[in-house]
Amino acid sequence: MVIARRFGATQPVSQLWLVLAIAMVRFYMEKGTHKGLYKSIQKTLKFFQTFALLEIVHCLIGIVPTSVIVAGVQVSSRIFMVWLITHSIKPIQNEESVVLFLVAWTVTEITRYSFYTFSLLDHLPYFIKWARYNFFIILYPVGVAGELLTIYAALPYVKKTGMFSIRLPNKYNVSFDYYYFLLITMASYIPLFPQLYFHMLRQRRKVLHGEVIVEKDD
Ligand SMILES: CCCCCCCCCCCCC/C=C/C(=O)SCCNC(=O)CCNC(=O)[C@H](O)C(C)(C)COP(=O)(O)OP(=O)(O)OC[C@H]1O[C@@H](n2cnc3c(N)ncnc32)[C@H](O)[C@@H]1OP(=O)(O)O
Repeated sequence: MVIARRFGATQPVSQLWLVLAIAMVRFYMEKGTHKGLYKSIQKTLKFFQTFALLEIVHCLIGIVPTSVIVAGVQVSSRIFMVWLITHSIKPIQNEESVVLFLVAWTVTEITRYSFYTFSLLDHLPYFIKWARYNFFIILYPVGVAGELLTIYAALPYVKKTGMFSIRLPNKYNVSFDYYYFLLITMASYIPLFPQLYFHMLRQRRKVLHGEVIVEKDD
């Protein structure tokens, strides 16, 4: 029953990300530039990445045994990048850094969901298993670099426009500065990213080398 539910949750997602990969390759082959790429794929990307919130739900209700914290940090940072950065700040949509994280996310998700699908079918090709637990070594830093450079590129615009900020005085006596929020978010990668990366290195040792690893409770 759980396997059937997991399969239902998994099967469409690998294909969705493949659609995005094909759209990106086609765009680049036709236009020969990354400029306009984000605009051309944004609807699809927003849909897929928002859909990924279900991953947290699946962890919460126990369909998959993934750590809620690991999945939560991973998915929320991407939702944040999609909606509160790239969607909201149009002048940065053509930055090269956007392509960096788009490529890293897309390759990762095609590999990850292929891994889940073939595992559930009980016919997992070794290459997919190998790719799931090796690609991240490069793709994680590439994705994080893309995300951080994109937020960095957004800072001047956010400071100039005061977007999403609440200034005093107001009737609720509350203030919020999105510019400083972004600086804090960038700083939060320093403690959080190594935890995700080392988690994946432990998973790699467990799955590829059969090491028994005792994880702390979430
Ligand atoms: C408000 C603002 C917030 C901002 C916060 C800022 C801080 C952010 C800090 C860092 C941000 C990082 C951003 C990175 C972005 C990128 O992605 S860059 C691109 C590279 N990325 C990767 O390579 C990601 C690699 N990481 C992971 O894959 C994840 O850590 C993980 C998926 C979340 C967890 O992996 P893991 O612990 O190995 O668990 P699972 O793969 O989920 O496996 C556990 C078991 O569950 C089965 N399973 C899981 N899901 C499914 C499914 N959908 N269908 C079927 N089966 C599934 C899986 O097979 C495993 O089963 P068993 O083998 O039986 O255990």
